[in-house]
Amino acid sequence: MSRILAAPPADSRLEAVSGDGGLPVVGHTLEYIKDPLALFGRRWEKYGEVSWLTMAGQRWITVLGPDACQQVLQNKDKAFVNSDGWSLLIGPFFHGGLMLLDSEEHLRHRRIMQQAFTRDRLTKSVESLNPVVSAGLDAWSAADGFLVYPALKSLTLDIATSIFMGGAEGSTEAEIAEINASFVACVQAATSIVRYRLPGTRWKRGLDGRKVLDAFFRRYLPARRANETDDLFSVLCHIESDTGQRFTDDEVVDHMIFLLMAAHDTSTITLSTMMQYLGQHPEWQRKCRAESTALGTDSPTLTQLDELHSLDLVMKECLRLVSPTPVVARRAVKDTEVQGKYVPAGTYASVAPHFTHHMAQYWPNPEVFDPGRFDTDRCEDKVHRYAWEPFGGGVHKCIGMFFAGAEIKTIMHHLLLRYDWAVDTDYVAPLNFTSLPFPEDGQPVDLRLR
Ligand code: HEM
Repeated sequence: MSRILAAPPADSRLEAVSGDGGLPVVGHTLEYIKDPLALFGRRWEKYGEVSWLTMAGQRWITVLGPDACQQVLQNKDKAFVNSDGWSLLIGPFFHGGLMLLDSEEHLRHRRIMQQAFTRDRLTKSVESLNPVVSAGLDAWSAADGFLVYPALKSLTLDIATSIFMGGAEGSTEAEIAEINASFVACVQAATSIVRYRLPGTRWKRGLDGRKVLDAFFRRYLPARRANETDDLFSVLCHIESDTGQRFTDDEVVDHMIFLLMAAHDTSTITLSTMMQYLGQHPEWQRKCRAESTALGTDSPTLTQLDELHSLDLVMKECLRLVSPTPVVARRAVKDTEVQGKYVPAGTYASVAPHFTHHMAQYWPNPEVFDPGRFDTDRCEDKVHRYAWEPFGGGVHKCIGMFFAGAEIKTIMHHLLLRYDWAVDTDYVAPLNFTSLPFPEDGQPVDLRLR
């Protein structure tokens, strides 16, 4: 039954936000986990751009469509904050991460962290990436039905350990496996229905995971402080903003834990989506391979990666089809409005770029894989500034987007040179949205050495 979120002030000319809570206790959480697009599609039909529902034990407004997303992400009247929004979902596990900071504090941290993501640093990271990717792929055994998602996840974890951590010297394989499990536990705790430290719950596993990660990074901190090397951990220990500000030890640990999470599952799902669609569209696989072969190297530089035009189109299309971050969280800290609807202080907001990416108003045949839509003669992504927003927008726009592009393209370049692969044309990935999306079947591909 539809009800309003709150009555707008009498003199405001604003409309009320309509919506419905859903099931007792769980609200709409299970519908979201199963199929967020279907849930958002129903709400769009019934209520339009802004409506309210209950998820994770709270009332949220869902913000749909590029105009509404733009308004909240640009946040011109500073009514929305990240900290209170994201903290509800991931605060106990990722507190202190850049995405969970606001205002002056956020600006100060972002200015320092920006120094870790310059073009020069990225160029060096790409040089270090090539041997790690090559060694990681040596462990793959090409076969029909090869489960590419867990293999990619383990590869991106190897990359994180060496490029981000600068290696985990002295750690055993079992310890690294525990680190991986701790990340998964922290990320998955975000959509827990039970949000108390009860034995056997996802919430408790997340809290335990955070402790393991904390201890792990603190163990390596003195060595990274002592030596300036090219890995992100050491860089965070040594960088300074233009005005000479640096991160404290606690800040470095918080940022490392958040960065590894932010970089890991997002890149993995993008890669596995690309493997799927290139497997289903051999003409695009051939095009991408021809450009990779034309580079004439298995250790491309950052500048050479820029030449992989078709791969760039495929990556953009896959980020549209399966957005690694389907929603971003905010909370109103003062009474405000979104697209003429009254939003009282304290309301949580879930901004959904993933829904925009599937709107037929902006994307002709939105469910069809068609990388050419991003090419210069079509530019479908330019019809609205927020039509394509997998990296978000406003002051919190992803700081690692160019790193992500370089990592994804490096891995795909190596894959294209080593393998051919095929995926049934009627295969649909069974995506689970418990946390960030992942294919529940491990995403089988028929992988052959070339
Ligand atoms: C395909 C890969 C990626 C996607 C789709 C992605 C997506 C996003 C999105 C949507 C946001 C905005 C969140 C918000 O507004 O609340 C964000 C923020 C962020 N991302 Fe990424 N990300 C990716 C990869 C990376 C990588 C590789 C890194 C680091 C190496 C990274 C680090 C961050 C950080 C630190 C923030 C917070 C920025 C801020 O609040 O100022 N991300 N990302």
